[in-house]
Amino acid sequence: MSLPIYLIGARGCGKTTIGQALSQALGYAFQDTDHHLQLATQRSVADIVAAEGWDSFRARETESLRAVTAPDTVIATGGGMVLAEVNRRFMREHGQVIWLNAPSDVLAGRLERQPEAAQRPTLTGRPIAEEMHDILRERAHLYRQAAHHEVNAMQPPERVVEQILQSLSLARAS
Ligand SMILES: Nc1ncnc2c1ncn2[C@@H]1O[C@H](COP(=O)(O)OP(=O)(O)O)[C@@H](O)[C@H]1O
Ligand SMILES: O=C(O)C1=C[C@@H](OP(=O)(O)O)[C@@H](O)[C@H](O)C1
Ligand SMILES: [Mg+2]
Repeated sequence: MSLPIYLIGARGCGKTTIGQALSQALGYAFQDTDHHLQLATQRSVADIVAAEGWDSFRARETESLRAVTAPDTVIATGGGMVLAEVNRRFMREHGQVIWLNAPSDVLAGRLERQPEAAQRPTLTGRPIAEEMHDILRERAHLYRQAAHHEVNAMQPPERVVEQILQSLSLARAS
């Protein structure tokens, strides 16, 4: 049995996409804290935030993090999971934490192409490019603090997976 692997990083860095591919490469289970929350509440992130506000969503995502944590599991977190110190400490203590890092213009480009509004209600009310710039500036030190490893998320998904495996020394001879 192996420790869970947590993927952290800003919206659009690929936590959900890469998490699925990584879990397949390792033969691990896959969990996504937002999907878990969505299933448990039968509501989207946007619905929860509209009805209860961001503070309530943040409390719920902390519960979701704990609920999905299990051995041999890749866990895609929501972009704001690192905001709470208790979540940063929990992830570092319970598993291996990987930061998928990419510049804000790359992230904004991906989100403009595929906004998924129900999953990503606006955080600031500002246009996406400005919002991503501000969010990364505010959160970069938290991602860095929480992570055991940082991986360049601008590469094609299969390269990102490879690099994660290398940084965890889990790469297999092929
Ligand atoms: N390495 C990558 N290269 C190009 N596009 C990517 C990459 N990773 C994710 N994407 C795209 O970016 C968007 C956001 O990906 P997603 O996995 O939902 O990110 P997150 O869960 O971090 O918000 C999706 O449209 C996805 O197809
Ligand atoms: O950055 C954030 O604060 C958020 C990111 C989203 O997850 P993704 O990073 O998977 O898009 C989702 O948890 C919610 O909209 C809040
Ligand atoms: Mg996601």
